[in-house]
Amino acid sequence: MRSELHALGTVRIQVSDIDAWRTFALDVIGFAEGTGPDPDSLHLRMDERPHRLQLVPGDSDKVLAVGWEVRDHLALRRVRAALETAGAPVKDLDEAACTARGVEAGLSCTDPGGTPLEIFCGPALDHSPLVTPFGARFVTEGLGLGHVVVPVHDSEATYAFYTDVLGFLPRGRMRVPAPPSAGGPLTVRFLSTCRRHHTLALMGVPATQPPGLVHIMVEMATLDDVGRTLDRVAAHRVPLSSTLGRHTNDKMVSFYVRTPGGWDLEVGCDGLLVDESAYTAEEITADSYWGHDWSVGQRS
Ligand SMILES: Cc1ccc(O)c(O)c1CC[C@@H]1C(=O)CC[C@]2(C)C(=O)CC[C@@H]12
Ligand SMILES: [Fe+2]
Repeated sequence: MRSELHALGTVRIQVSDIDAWRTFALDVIGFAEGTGPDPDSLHLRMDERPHRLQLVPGDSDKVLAVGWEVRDHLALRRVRAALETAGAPVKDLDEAACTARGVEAGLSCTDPGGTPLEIFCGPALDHSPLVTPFGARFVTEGLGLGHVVVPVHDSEATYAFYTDVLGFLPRGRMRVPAPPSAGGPLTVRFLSTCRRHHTLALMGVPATQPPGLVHIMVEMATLDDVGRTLDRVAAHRVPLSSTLGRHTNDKMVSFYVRTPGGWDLEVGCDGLLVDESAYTAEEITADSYWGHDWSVGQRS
């Protein structure tokens, strides 16, 4: 079983410091430079897509679109109907917008927390060999680019939107008694669209925090890929938000690094492939088996 949405397809983000992003993404993390229709944007390639991440230069740092992929135009039509039944405003991507995104068809809408979404089908592929700067390989096949964590104020409404309307599968939760960043208790809900344990997490935050991005996770093929990336992060003195550790729910070994946009990039490997026929939603009571020291982020 999977939801109508298959995976996190693309993320488009406005960034205020595109030069810092170029160094961070290409020289430190080791994405391949990809292609796209906007010559001013930085496109990051991870697989047979022309790009998975598009960084658009602008005057502030904000998410422009979280892109979810459906199987085909028939699935897109069903998702569109579900959104309309729920009373969510939906806009079809016109031909120019589809061409710009390199997709066959798509729509845009906004989740109840204010995060802009695009749902699309039929991405055009780039069959040229993928050459990443340090030889790292990314795990995306059937699982999408990774996961995204967004802050939510009204977590019940947003959770209902993703589960009831878009058909995301709940993949458990965690209650954080006293997070390092926020003042009070918060709940993180994990959701997915495929065998990746979570492709989305909703993090309840105080209402003072504007919509934004907590982190994006990308998965590399091996622990050596992750370890070498961690070495480059240290060599470039890029601040870590959390040390290496293994999560209790998706079993991923990862670290978190501060991007030039102010949010974190989680780089991991060894993520669990959920067997949906045996899975039941659970509450984790610790974020990690070992590691993931978030106090490292407070120090720099
Ligand atoms: C707990 C967990 C499981 C799998 C993940 O991919 C993952 O990112 C997390 C951590 C989520 C969350 C976070 O990103 C911000 C800081 C948080 C709230 C913590 O302080 C512990 C859990 C952290
Ligand atoms: Fe994560």
